[in-house]
Parts: sequence; C-alpha cells; structure tokens
Amino acid sequence: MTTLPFTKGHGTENDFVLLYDPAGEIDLTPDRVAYLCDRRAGIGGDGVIRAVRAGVLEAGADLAPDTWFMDYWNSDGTTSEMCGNGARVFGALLERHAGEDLTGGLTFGTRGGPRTITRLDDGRYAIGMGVHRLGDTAAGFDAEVEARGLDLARPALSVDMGNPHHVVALAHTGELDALDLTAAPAVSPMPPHGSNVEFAVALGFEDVAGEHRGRVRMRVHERGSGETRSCGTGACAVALAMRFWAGLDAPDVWDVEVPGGVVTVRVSRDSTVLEGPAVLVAEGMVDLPG
Ligand SMILES: N[C@@H](CCC[C@H](N)C(=O)O)C(=O)O
Repeated sequence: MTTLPFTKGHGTENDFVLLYDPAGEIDLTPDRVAYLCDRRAGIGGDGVIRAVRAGVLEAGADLAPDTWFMDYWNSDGTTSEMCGNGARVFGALLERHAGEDLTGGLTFGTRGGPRTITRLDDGRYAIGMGVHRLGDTAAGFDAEVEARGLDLARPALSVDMGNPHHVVALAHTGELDALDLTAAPAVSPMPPHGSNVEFAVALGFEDVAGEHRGRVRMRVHERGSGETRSCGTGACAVALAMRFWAGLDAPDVWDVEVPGGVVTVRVSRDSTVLEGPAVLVAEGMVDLPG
C-alpha cells in the first residue's frame, strides 16, 4: 500500500486532486489517477495535477531542470496538454507548498508549452495562455456537433488552445439548459486525439469602467472528464469564437459564465489571458490500492 499526501482544490468548481511531488517520486499511473478522481471510492476530482520539477519528466526535457511543471491528468487517466483552471490551482499549491511568490509572474511548463501565472491584487490569478489558433475562419465553421437535447447537428468552430476545443453557438439559454451532456457530443470530423466541446450563448456587450466587455454563458463536455462545472481553456476558446463571430466591434474582454462561477478572458492578437479564482479546500493523506 502506498500512502500519499494530497491537496484538494478547485477553480470555479473545476476540481482537482493535487500532488506536490518536486522530485517526481510518485509513480502516477492511469489507474491511480482514475482512483483518486473517483467521487465515491476515491477523493473525487475532474483531474489530477502533479507539481513536479521539469528535470525529472520526459515532457519537461526542453525546460531548465528546476522549472515547475504542471503534470495534468484527466479523471479517466489520460493526460492533456493544458488546463486553464488547473493552472490557477497549481499556482495556489506552489504558493502554499513551495513558498513561491506569484505577484511578479512565474513561468511553468505544461505539455502544451510554457505558461505564466501571476497573482492579481484582488487575490485571483491570471494565466498567460500562450498562442491560440482558430480553425477555418474563412468559412466561420469547420465541424458539426450533435448532442443529446439538440434537435439538429450544429456548426462548430475548432479552437486550439494547446489542447483541442470545438465551440458551438446556441440561440438562447433555454437551449443551453436543455442539453444532456452525460453523453459525449459527437464531433465530425473528430480530431485524432478527441476534443473538448463547449456550447455557448452570447448574452451581450456592455461598457464597464471605460472597458468594452462581452458576456457569454457556456457549458462544456471535457475530453477525459465528462461534463465539468468550468473549463478555463474552454472559456478562452468560447471568448475567441464569440469575438470572431461578432465581427469588427467585438470586445477584447469577455466575462464567461460557467456553472461554477465566472472567469474573464482578455484577448490580444494571438494570445489570451485567463483570470479567475483558485481555492485550496483540503489537505490529507490517501492510501493508493496496489
Ligand atoms: N478543465 C481544463 C481542461 C482539462 C483538459 C481537458 N479535459 C483536455 O483533455 O484537454 C481547463 O480548465 O482548461
């Protein structure tokens, strides 16, 4: 039996089991991840995040060995390139367990490339999300999505946030509420490694303290985790798609309502910054079977 210390945390209720493992001593396997994320038999979470030094991971080979690396796993035991909400919670873990000061920004590694986290004056965190890429912007859409609760297949735009996304615009919040995301939406064509699928309804634009802001509500079905109460990379994908579809006068700042709260996405030419909270809720010890 292996016994491990863990931290439980969430970002807008996208929740994670966090393992502080600078020297890479934990033998993390898909079965162990699935066990930790099990909400009845384990701790429960949408994913596992291990804080490890880049030098002890093959995926961190391009980084200076003492760079922190966010080793992200979905609840089904698969890994992903990036997790936006998880990155904020990872930052809060580094503050608590490694004594890192994030007020001036800290760059860390992910499978999707380096990202930077900064603690904001109001206690939230900002993540520099790296370079994004929209799919077929000439056509406006490059896929179709079918989901339970939708009468017809809907057009979707793919957005690469380091990890894959497809965004579907719905007409009103009634359509969003009627979705049944207990089954994975069918994406056509589906990328080889799957996709995260966001459904979004534009709520309007407003000027707040001299800033032109958009507001949008979304739900998400995450690759490897099912429906979650928030997705940071998904919120960025939604803001980018909405901004693109809205045309010339579209805001660069978007408040994205998710079932678990609100995050803010700031768009510049080819990159985004994701702002939101991170909460560490518990520390404990867990026995891993086997
Ligand atoms: N919830 C995350 C995304 C987690 C990874 C995703 N399920 C994938 O497989 O790409 C976020 O906040 O970005």
